Amino acid sequence: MVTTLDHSVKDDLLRALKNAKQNDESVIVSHIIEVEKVNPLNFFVAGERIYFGERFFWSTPADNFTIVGLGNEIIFKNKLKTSERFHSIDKQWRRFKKYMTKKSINKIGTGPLLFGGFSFDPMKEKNELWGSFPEAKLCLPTIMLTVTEGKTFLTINKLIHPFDELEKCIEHFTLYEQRFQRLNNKIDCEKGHEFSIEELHKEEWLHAVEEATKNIREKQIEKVVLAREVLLKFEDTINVYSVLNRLQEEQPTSFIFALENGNKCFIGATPERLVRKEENSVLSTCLAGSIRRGEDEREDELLGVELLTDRKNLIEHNIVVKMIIDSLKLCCNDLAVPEQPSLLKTKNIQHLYTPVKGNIKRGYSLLSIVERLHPTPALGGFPKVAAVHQIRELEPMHRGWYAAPIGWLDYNDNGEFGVAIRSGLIENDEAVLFAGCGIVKESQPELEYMETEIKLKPMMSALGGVNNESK
Ligand SMILES: C=C(O[C@@H]1C=C(C(=O)O)C=C[C@H]1O)C(=O)O
Ligand SMILES: [Mg+2]
Repeated sequence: MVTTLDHSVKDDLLRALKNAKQNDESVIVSHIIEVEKVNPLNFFVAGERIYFGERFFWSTPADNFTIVGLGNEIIFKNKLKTSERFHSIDKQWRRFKKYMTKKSINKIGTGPLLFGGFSFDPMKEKNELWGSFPEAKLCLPTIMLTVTEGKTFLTINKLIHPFDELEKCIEHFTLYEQRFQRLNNKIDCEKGHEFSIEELHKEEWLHAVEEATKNIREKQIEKVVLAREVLLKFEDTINVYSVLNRLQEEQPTSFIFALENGNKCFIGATPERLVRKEENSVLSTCLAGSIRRGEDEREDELLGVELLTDRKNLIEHNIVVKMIIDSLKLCCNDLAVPEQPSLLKTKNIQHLYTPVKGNIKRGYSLLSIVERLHPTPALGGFPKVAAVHQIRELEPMHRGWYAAPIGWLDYNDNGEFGVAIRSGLIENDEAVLFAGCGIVKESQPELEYMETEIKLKPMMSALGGVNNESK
């Protein structure tokens, strides 16, 4: 067959095949090209026919950076119940990096990278809702779109096995290069439909908050985050594209994510970064303590000031700051942390926010930091082990991947993980949404309940359209 592919790919493939044969191990070949501007959602939609169930979408606040992946070229997953679930992914990825064919374009977020996430608590007994989600799963996409610094790139990956034929491999690259450029497919983004809401275990949740405050007063723990879930039922299959589209429009200060796992799509708009690593620089953020947005600018400002000076919220927040500093101290130098929190505002809520920066010490990887931080007291509590134990006992639901790390890492160990909150799990005509809040000594169950109502709004609105927003 005639190919328009540049020669470097053929050379790369020949080298990869030689490597694969010599070592009797498969090798990754990754080809990157700069392409014309493509709407990332178009790209996600274009993968439906072939890659339904194997797609992801990730964009950072203010649309700075977007990656969309189609197809699981390689899957790294495990059911490990210890911190090995993080290290094991590192180990598997390292083995591929050894023979990975070098890429021509050197932009962070292009070329071979893994996207995926982890469960919140591997010790929690599995339930039906989350049964198909492993404790850790990260995938190398077959094709990926990257939008970064105003430029658009296409990465095509292929796993080359020792006995693959050169021609077939070339065909893979040519085909995808042609198929996924200049997409002008129509996206059906009609408004969401009516849905019914089923509150799951409201009374048990309120009771759990009471129990938790009692345990905190008795000094068993300092803080614990308790979450609840609601079930939304629709008349038709939920249109994931329209949900993603609305999340992008309505939550510009959040990370927008979607991750398909078979028939299920885990989707959300989280304002909370767990950690970003770019070469040696590490950035983590403490986000805890919340208040609603005001009806107008003046009220909004007053509410912000109230939050910045509120004792209960400052306690909630400071526990997170202290733990993140303590965790990063061991693996980072030159930690820089502002003295006071500032505000991070999303469409529906404002939070106390403290960034923590540092430089990673030699020998530590991005996933080793993820492992160290997860769960921070913003999602788990403090002390960590006791808090997670209480969540396991008290919470009337299964978190699955909610509130757990989700994100990506590349072959140079650059990457970013957020915590998967303001999220839901969609399957056909049903969506289960999750929201939680930090319980401290001063917590009052009804007020915390109200806080979770606000945190459900981004997904409610994205699923239901404007008319359903106030429900
Ligand atoms: C747990 C959630 O949010 C967390 C809890 C917060 C709080 O209690 O103030 C604030 C931000 C998040 O760290 C959630 O949105 O589900
Ligand atoms: Mg709170």
